[in-house]
Amino acid sequence: MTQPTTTTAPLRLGSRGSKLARWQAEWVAKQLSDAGVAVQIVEVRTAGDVRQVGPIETIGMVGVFTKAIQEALLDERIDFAVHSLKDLPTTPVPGLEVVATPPRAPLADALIAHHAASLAELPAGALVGTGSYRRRAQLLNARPDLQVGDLRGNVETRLAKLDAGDYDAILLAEAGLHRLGLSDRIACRLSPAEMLPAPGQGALGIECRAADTATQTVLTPLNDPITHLAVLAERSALARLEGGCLAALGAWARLEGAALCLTVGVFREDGQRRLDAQSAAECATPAQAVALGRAVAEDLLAQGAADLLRAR
Ligand SMILES: NCc1[nH]cc(CCC(=O)O)c1CC(=O)O
Repeated sequence: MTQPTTTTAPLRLGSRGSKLARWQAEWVAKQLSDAGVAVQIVEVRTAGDVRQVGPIETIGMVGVFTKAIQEALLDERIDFAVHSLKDLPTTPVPGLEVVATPPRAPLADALIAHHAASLAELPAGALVGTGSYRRRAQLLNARPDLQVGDLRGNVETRLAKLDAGDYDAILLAEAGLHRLGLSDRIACRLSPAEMLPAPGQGALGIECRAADTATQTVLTPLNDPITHLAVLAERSALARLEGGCLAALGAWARLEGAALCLTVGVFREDGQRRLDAQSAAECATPAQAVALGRAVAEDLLAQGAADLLRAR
């Protein structure tokens, strides 16, 4: 490894203060320091961290976890940021760019419950905690008898509320539980057929200023091309459906042979209606992955998806 000849200041990596955000920032910092790049982690507070009570829509906008970080980037208080891609709105921010998506973690949702090893084992009328419209709608679609209660806060807070007996079960992303060393809390992983994950779930997005080519050069080796194509397809479908991070919409892209296969589901929040579409195409370029996402979204719009996404 050749050392830089001049002493350069460490790159400032902006992170939220939650344990999961810090884990993700530290993981990226480690990849870079292993490559000889010095990184300093700077904590940035976001609206989503300050307001942890009440339904998420009362905070009033998409991007509650990411906006303050993007402002810090634009103000040059930090040089780059690591986002959970599923929390990052699809609307491009002028002056910023997602320059790398590292290899994706498992993207399933997981059931955490004390007395059930599957969704089917939950007793009739059981109370499941989640703040996500996507999870609520799919739960009620499969099990209209369940009750769904709002549940917010970081991963540890949500587990503590389950343990306190506030809910019979909760749903969390497997990726976050793995990262926090909490995989042993998982009662069962839900298959995509049971619960389509959020677009970008399990993936990280590394963002920096579009004009900062020096930092981009350092960050782009962290990109995993397959992850990149998959999340582009998922996020392109989300963008076309104008879902934002609050939409009752799931998306799952994966490589099947040489083809990228994308499944997208749109749900009415009460779970009473559900539309699905799927398509596969050989995607060698980002533009092809974006086109695949768009095509699946167009299929859903032709089936009437706009009515479901509006009927909240
Ligand atoms: N919205 C919160 C959030 N953002 C990212 C993750 C987990 C990691 C991931 O899905 O990439 C979580 C927690 C959860 O949904 O359980």
